[in-house]
Amino acid sequence: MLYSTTTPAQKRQRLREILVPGAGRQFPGTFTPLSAPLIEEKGFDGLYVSGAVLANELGLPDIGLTTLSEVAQRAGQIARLSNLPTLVDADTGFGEPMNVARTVQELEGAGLAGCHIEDQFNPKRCGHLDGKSVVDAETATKRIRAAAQARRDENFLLMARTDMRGSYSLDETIDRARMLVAAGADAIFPEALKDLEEFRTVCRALDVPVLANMTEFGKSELFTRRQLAEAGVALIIYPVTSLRSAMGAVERTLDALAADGTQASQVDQMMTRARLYEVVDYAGYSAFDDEVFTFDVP
Ligand SMILES: C[C@](O)(C(=O)O)[C@H](CC(=O)O)C(=O)O
Ligand SMILES: [Mg+2]
Repeated sequence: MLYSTTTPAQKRQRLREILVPGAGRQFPGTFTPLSAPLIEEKGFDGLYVSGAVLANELGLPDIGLTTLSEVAQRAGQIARLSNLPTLVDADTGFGEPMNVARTVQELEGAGLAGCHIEDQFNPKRCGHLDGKSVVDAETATKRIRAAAQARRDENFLLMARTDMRGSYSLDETIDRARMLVAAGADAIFPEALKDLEEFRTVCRALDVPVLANMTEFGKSELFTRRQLAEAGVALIIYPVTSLRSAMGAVERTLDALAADGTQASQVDQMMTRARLYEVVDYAGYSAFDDEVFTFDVP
């Protein structure tokens, strides 16, 4: 009932324990708080809050338009609904190193288990698009150093994302990743690697956990959990998967409603009222106060 029974500190501890090279832990993108309990029930390892989804859900492109307050609030609403650890996309950290420091403290305060901060220029763009540019090594490492210094819970996971591979060689990408680790990053998100062999090389070259981004319609092929785990990947995100699935379903239903004058043909694809009530735990509330829910669900 209500929110999770696990504290943010316990979730951070858990994230530290499970983030082992080669573990291939799966963190589906949690596009709405309602999907958090569903992901937990399906047995996944953690939740991911995508910057692209947060922006797109507001009808905005993913180019750094969302604010720290919006991201911290939404990510916090998601994190508190689950006992699983939640990793959030903090884009470029929302400003200069001083802002990055505040970002980390706000996200800690919102109950997140960790965040990633990237080395793109602001305005940033999706890591799987062409034409990205990255800041120089000094600027990138300053962001991470500021984040590491600001952190109050040493278990809050500070992940550095590098977008170097978009325009540079794999070796240069690895060099950048090493600098970010030296600056205090606990884990590395190498964005838009070209193939499985590149994941293997990066995982071998670094002695911190590595994340793989399995976003659809991107530059990386959609590898299986097993393939990525064998390559040495610790954590896999599916950032926009549930939003894309949901919006695909919404569009199909709207088309049917417009064409047929009724949504009847789509009802068997919908989550039923009973299942929805299960996800929001009506039973738990009714056990807490049996005066409140006295009706039968059709
Ligand atoms: C991971 C990512 O940063 C996100 O915001 O979810 C995006 C995902 C996407 O646009 O598909 C990314 O830059 O890869
Ligand atoms: Mg993003």
